Amino acid sequence: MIEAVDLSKRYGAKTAVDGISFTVKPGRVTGFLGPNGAGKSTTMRMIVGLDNPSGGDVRVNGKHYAQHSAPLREVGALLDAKAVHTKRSAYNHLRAMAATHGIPNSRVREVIEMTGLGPVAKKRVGGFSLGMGQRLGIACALLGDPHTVILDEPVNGLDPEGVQWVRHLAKGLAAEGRTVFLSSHLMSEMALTADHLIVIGRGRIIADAPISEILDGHGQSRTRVRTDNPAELVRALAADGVTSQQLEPELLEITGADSRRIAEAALAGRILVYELTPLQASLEDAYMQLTTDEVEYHSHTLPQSPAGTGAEEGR
Ligand SMILES: Nc1ncnc2c1ncn2[C@@H]1O[C@H](COP(=O)(O)OP(=O)(O)OP(=O)(O)O)[C@@H](O)[C@H]1O
Repeated sequence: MIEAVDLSKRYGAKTAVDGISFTVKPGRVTGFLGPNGAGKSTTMRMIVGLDNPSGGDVRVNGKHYAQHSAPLREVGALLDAKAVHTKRSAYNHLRAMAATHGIPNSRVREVIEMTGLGPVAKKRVGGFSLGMGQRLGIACALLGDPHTVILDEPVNGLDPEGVQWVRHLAKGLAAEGRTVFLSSHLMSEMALTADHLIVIGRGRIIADAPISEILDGHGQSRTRVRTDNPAELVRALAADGVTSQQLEPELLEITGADSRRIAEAALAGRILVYELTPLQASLEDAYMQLTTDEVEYHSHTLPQSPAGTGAEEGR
């Protein structure tokens, strides 16, 4: 269990985390989402004592991280996979960590197997790919068989098999009753992995709810409609908040009206409809809606350069 109360972090004039309170409960996967610079890594660093809060408090399993006599056995964290840049092999790195907590070599071998590091365990960590580094970071997090696991962007750099493995791992750990707290920018993956979400923007909590509630509350309902008269149906539905997109000559995607309302409009206008499929809002849609005002670093589409005027210039 992780409990944060009025937790803040300021770096000079910059408030990275602005008085947030939340609880990450055991037995479920809690996803931690937010735009770039929202304060996720800072929050995670404070949980494991790598940064001191400027205000408020955060405890893991009832104590501050530093108060645990064997922290690796309480909390396992993957925060910055790149932090492990060493001339040691993965095996020796894990053995050195294990030695600080009296963890036997059998557990080192176990986590190497679990994370698929077997074939490279004796190789120098400095030469690892991003994905192998992530796997080693996860192995370090699991070494002490901790009750609470914190993973910052664990699927970053992993191949599809690795992404699926992290998903099963996170769900498996939660099913064993552990507390699992993970961040990711991959919305589709988060939708498959997390049971509960905490969303932050500009250092403040914007949502803290079960994933199903976030999807229901923030994604607009969309419906796929096949009709032989799309123009007439769109006219019949014309109203505030209803928008439509024609995907094929007889296929529309309608946003802002549910199937019943569309069927009623079609019946009243004697318009033939031969498919009405409600589409679930994606987590990405819901997330974008939640965070539109909280994005600090906006992307901009580059202006189109006129054809043949040297789009390659300046490279
Ligand atoms: N050591 C530091 N010194 C100064 N500012 C910092 C420091 N660490 C983080 N910040 C700032 O605090 C804010 C929050 O950063 P943080 O890394 O926690 O965000 P994040 O949500 O993890 O972002 P991302 O998704 O990009 O990893 C950012 O504006 C960042 O620039």
